[in-house]
Amino acid sequence: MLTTPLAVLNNLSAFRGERQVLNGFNLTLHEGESVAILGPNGCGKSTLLKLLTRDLYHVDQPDSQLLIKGQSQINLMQLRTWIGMVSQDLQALYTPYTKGRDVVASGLFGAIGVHSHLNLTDAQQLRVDQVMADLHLEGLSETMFQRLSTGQQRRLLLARALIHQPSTLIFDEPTNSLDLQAAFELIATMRQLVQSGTNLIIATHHVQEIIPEVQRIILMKQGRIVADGDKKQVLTTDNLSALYGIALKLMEQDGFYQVYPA
Ligand SMILES: Nc1ncnc2c1ncn2[C@@H]1O[C@H](COP(=O)(O)OP(=O)(O)OP(=O)(O)O)[C@@H](O)[C@H]1O
Repeated sequence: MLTTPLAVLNNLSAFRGERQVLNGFNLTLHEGESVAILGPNGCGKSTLLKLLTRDLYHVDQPDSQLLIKGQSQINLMQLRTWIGMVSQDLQALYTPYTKGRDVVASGLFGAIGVHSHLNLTDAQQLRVDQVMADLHLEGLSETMFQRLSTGQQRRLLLARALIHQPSTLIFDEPTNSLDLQAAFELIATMRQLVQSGTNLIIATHHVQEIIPEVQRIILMKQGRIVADGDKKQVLTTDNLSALYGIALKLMEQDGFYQVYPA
């Protein structure tokens, strides 16, 4: 039985400031698959992800189309139950004085922080408690954002995204700026999420972040997809060397990848 794709992007153009990042961009993302999008700095990974979360809009042209779950007109609250986002951009928006619990609760409103006019219902309070407990974050409820490590902040952002139990979670450079312990904890959590039925879309330039559960790899360069397909076929020494314009050697062990200079 054919299911409606998670996202269909047809002939999309997108700008960041005055710069055209995507031009005639096409991509279909399916339900039930976990995907890694790799490409050098500035190739357009975050721009693509922001289109999916509606943080950014494509240029409205007669022959362009963006469908999420088959819909072109997308209710944002509905969208958050389909797609959650964890990114450094979002992390950077929080004020130093936001308490841990409010970071998580703010996801209920699609807000940055919880303001005095935003009252949580008992059910919402319970949901915040539950998602914080699931990620072992109860102890950070009252701690201000500025007092947390980058790893703790990132886990709060993950809890914020999980508040709506989205079927797909986007991670934009998930372990950037994390120390090894925080990075490996986050990778373990990402694996558990896939194993419990959440699909991941991971954008990165670090192959170490491609967890074994990822099946599909998309390689991007200068706003275009240069390779797309099954991990074994696409994630190769030759493809990565061409992507980054440097001779590399790719090694795989226990489903994880590492690169070395060739
Ligand atoms: N607000 C902005 N104004 C102008 N240009 C921007 C803006 N945001 C991003 N860009 C530029 O758009 C291009 C694509 O950026 P994008 O963040 O999508 O790339 P990326 O592949 O995610 O890069 P990175 O791996 O460095 O995060 C880059 O050249 C970037 O400098």
